Amino acid sequence: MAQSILEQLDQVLAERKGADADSSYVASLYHKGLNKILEKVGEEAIETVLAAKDAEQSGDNSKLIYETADLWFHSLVMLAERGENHQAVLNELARRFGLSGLEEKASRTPSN
Ligand SMILES: N=c1c2ncn([C@@H]3O[C@H](COP(=O)(O)OP(=O)(O)OP(=O)(O)O)[C@@H](O)[C@H]3O)c2ncn1[C@@H]1O[C@H](COP(=O)(O)O)[C@@H](O)[C@H]1O
Repeated sequence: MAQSILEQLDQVLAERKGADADSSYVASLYHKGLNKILEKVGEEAIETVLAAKDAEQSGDNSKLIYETADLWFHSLVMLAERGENHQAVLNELARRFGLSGLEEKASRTPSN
């Protein structure tokens, strides 16, 4: 079966761990370290929020899709830096599937 784009990306992100920072954007992020990656995730999250507000005004979602792709991409780099991948997140979403957010919140102890 053909690999999904997320599977292909995870493979490339893992391969880039040994790559030269001058030859690859992902390798340059790994070389700068986790804090730089987190900075990019934060930046892309803000840009996504701003794009959603613009889309609400203009009715054009194209920038929102573009910025969300940047956010997902940098989140995947963050996961890869920590030795994780998209599958762990899909597993967590699958675990939650069908569990109402309101029920989950009510079931939490106060310390959670
Ligand atoms: N999907 C992406 C992807 N999305 C966004 N970006 C880069 O993420 C950066 C986004 O940063 P900004 O928008 O903030 O722009 P910037 O000002 O250039 O960034 P900074 O200098 O501030 O860090 C840009 O350089 C984009 O090119 C990506 N870079 C790589 N990929 C994928 O990762 C693979 C490996 O990339 P390399 O490691 O560069 O070969 C590629 O083949 C793609 O599949």
